[in-house]
Amino acid sequence: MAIQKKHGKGRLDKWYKLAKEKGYRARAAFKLIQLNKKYGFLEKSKVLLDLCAAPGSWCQVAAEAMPANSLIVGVDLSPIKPIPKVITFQSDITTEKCRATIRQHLKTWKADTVLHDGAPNVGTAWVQDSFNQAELALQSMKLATEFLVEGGTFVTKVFRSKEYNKLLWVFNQLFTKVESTKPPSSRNVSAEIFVVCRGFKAPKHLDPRFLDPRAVFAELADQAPNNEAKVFKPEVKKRKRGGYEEGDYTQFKEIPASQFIETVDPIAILGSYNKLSFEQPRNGDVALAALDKMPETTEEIRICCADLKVLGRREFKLLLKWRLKAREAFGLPTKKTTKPAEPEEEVAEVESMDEELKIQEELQVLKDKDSAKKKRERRKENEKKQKEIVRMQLHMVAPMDIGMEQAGPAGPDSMFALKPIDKHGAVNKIAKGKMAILNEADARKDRDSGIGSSGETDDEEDEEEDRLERELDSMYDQYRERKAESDAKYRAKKARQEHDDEEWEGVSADEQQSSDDGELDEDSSDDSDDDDSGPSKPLLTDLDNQPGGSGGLSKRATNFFSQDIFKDIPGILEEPADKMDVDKDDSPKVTTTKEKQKAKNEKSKQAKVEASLESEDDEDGFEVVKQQHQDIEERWEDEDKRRPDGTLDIDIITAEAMTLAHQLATGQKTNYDVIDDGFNKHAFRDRDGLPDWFVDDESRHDKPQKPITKAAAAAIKEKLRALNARPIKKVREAKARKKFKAAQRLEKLKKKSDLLASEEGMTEKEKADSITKLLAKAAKKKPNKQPAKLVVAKGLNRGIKGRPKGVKGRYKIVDARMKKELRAQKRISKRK
Ligand SMILES: C[S@@+](CC[C@H](N)C(=O)[O-])C[C@H]1O[C@@H](n2cnc3c(N)ncnc32)[C@H](O)[C@@H]1O
Repeated sequence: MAIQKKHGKGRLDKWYKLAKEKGYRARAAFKLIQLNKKYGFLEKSKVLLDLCAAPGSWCQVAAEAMPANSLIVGVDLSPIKPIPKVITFQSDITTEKCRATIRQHLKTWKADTVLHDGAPNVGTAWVQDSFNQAELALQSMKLATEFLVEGGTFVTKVFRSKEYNKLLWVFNQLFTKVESTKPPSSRNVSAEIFVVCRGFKAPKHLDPRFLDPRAVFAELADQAPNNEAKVFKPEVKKRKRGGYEEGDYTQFKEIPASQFIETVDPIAILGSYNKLSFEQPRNGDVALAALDKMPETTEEIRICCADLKVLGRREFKLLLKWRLKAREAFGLPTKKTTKPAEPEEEVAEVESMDEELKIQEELQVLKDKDSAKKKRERRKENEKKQKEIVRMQLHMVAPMDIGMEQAGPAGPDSMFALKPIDKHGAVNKIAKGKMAILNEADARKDRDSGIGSSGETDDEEDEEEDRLERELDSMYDQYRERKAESDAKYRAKKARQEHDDEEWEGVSADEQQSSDDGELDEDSSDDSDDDDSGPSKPLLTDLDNQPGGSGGLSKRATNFFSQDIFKDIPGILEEPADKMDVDKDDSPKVTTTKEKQKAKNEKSKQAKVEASLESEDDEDGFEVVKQQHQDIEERWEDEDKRRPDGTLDIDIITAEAMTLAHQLATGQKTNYDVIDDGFNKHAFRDRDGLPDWFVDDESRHDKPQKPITKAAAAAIKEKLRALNARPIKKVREAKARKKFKAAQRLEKLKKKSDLLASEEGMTEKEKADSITKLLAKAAKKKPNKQPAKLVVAKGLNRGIKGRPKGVKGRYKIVDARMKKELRAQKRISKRK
């Protein structure tokens, strides 16, 4: 096994290297740089005191950042090599001598900033180390209180330990702003943290206890243990981080069960002991023997007594009851035996807790019941809703059927009295099954007019459901956004889907809808003048496009042809009448959804045509209808093949498409077959009003599985392989750049050689030579740069300036450690 050298806490980190590079004496320099970046105290300081400054990197940083001619004084136990613009001396900061020397150097000035990065000789026990550190920090603060100017800044290092909070408390008394921070250059493994105290209050009189480590770090008396909590809420376990209690170093505590019976504070025993023992002591215990023989001391009680730490609330109650019975038997005072006027303290205490517990339990039970009931109701509602959606999808119910069972009699005041709704223009939407797109305003209007509300609770439920649905939708949107951000494939898929959707919607649904909308809106506007007294138009007339007038024509067309000018023209109204008969005969046959949809399409197109007829005022209107009809269909087909930008969509990327293309090309299938295939059980599934997440989920499965041929699959595979074999975009770009630059160079060469060729003062040979030279120079490859040679700055090379002897080419002077470390790094990376 390879022996691994230990490098102190990963000394080779980037801060170490950066410090080397920048010429700082220690990586600690970056801690001060980062602290100053955050709080900006150095630039504002003219006098600075650095306590524990060796080797002096903080002084270096201060000298760089502070204004020119600032006074910087650094002190440390260890000697500090001279630093330009910095006064340094060697001393122990806890001594009076150090204080006097600082005073000498500062003269009458006060420091704007006092820094302390001291670390006592660490390496002893952690508790000792952290305490020494805290003590040193307090000592440095003592010096700071003496030398700091009012409003000045004190920066100190502390370890996160028990003393940390106490120190912080003291700092808070003396400074207006105290913040703890850990700069990024401080190692995570280190417990050090830096406290930046700003706005020194400079109190005139300072209580010496603030600066006395014994007073500041004095331990507070421990709080009495909360045994009641342990017994009545044993589930809530509190971790004991302080270790053993003073003078008590045993983990397991046992007490005779008789003492539990006799005590006036049973809770204390249950909370602090591990076992109630029935074992007889050497000199014998009569009470214990009696207790052992008591019938109340059941097997369960004995088991409970064996390990008190594992008991729950029920078991503790059991033990308390058992204690009361035993006390009764022993003739000791209990609640029953004592007079109510002067109750025994301990009994009353237990009883009161019991009662409280009982109440709490009852309350909890009630709460649980209530929330369980609510949950059940909510689940039922959701299930019901889910079922209705499924039934709708299976076309077992029309959207209008939902909630029919609550409708009651369909009288004028019933929930489904549609005339008032019609007035609000909502009938069209409802009839089309577009409840989900009824906007808030419509809904509010309906509510205001009392329509559609079957009582307050229904409204509330609806609102709750709407809210849940909205939340679900927004959560789903967020999920999609997140997925789109992180997953390029998903983005591509989504874009494809949207593209597909647009095409589909644009051709069928929208067209149909717009035609429907147009017609229905017009009708509703016609109706808006209708009075309740007048003959009201039946609700679903519009949707079914039933002839409103004579002759099987729509109401508008009939109205149009019934004008006076058409009076004398025979056959106009009679002819459509026949047609209507045909329609009427046909309509009952329309039974399946597919056929219904077809019929609907036909009707909407017919409606459009009729509208155009009206404007054209043509006698041979029905011929024109046919023409238009065909036009629409042709356009429909054309649009289907095109992308939104107008380009033909002919890229075949799936095996299904390839199979279809092959079948079309070989005549196995015709255009009509393809159109026919489009009419499948999934094509006209109503997705309106369904939440996006549901539709998305369904869309993975609600399409017919088309067979593919082996040849088509192979062709697509080949296509993909060719696509994957192409170099990635960056490589292609780099190659293209190279090519472009070569072309540019060639162009330049051409120009130069042309110039040379047209030079008059040169002979032909000279011209030819110069051109050959030019070409040779252009063809010459640039030599690769040799890496710099590392030269260790020791021995002969120590302190030399300029090129070391015997070194050719590029070189770099490094210290021995850096070279060794680089080698070690290489070795380690090779081993990996
Ligand atoms: C982490 S180093 C300080 C690094 C310094 N800030 C720098 O940037 O170079 C901690 C220093 O605290 C010094 N120190 C510890 N106890 C001290 C004391 N009582 N008086 C003075 N210096 C002390 C140590 O000698 C050590 O050099």
